[in-house]
Amino acid sequence: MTHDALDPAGTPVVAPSAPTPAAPPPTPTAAAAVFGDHVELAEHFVAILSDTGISHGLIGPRETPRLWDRHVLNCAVVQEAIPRTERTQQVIDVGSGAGLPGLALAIARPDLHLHLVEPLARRTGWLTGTVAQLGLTNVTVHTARAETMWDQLHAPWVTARAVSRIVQLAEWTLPLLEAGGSLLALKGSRAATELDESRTALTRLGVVDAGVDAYGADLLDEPTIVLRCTIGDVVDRRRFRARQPTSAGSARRRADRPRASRRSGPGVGDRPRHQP
Ligand SMILES: C[S@@+](CC[C@H](N)C(=O)[O-])C[C@H]1O[C@@H](n2cnc3c(N)ncnc32)[C@H](O)[C@@H]1O
Repeated sequence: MTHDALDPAGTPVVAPSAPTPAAPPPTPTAAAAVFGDHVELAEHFVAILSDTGISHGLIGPRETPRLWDRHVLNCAVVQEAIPRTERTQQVIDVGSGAGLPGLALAIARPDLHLHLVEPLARRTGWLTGTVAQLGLTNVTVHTARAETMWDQLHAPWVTARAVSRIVQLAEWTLPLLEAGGSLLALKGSRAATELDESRTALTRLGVVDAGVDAYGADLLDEPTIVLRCTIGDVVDRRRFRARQPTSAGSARRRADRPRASRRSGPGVGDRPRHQP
């Protein structure tokens, strides 16, 4: 605690202090099975999460004992959804926050390249520092909202945890997918119900196959539930663009921009394969 000043009565005023980081939790046996040769790097990540992850407010202080099972392992087991190939595959993790699932996947799978897309600069500052501390060379951090990256970033896989409900998430992220690519949304036990309620809207957005899969059932007390949305060869990006300015937030952002920098209609660099 810090005493920054005295109040009018001369009593020291106690400044609100950041939550005190706790010691990292012990490494569970499942960590070796999930991270293989990279388990020490995963331990380093958990140590950073329990230290600056908490003091910077990216993780709640009460999460420390559950950093492995509820967060890092829960995210890393989703690697099973992404088959290994001879070439480096790009993965876009939207709304990475404290690097979940993005950094957990980057540590478990050096054969992938993770793009962490997170709009809050305070969070991407922390992510950039964490990537450097871990010495990861397969991660790029982008300070941006997903829907502003449609012309810049494309990948066969998009991941997201705790960012939004599936239809909104699909509206933000499906234009980031290459033809035939999949959005992997880490969800809780209501995933199947959410999918049932959203099927029609998802089909309208270009999803040709969707399902709910469980990962890590043999390793974790609770498997990770993933709602997967796979797109076809063609996604009509004009349909997504038509939706963009309708939200109050993006309309406000457009209004805030100088007139000369506003863009109307489809942007430069649209990728033809997403057009009909
Ligand atoms: C509840 S946090 C989840 C963070 C992390 N994925 C996790 O599971 O711990 C949601 C994150 O999504 C980010 N976010 C919200 N809307 C977004 C958008 N349109 N594009 C990218 N990120 C977004 C927020 O800034 C926030 O960091």
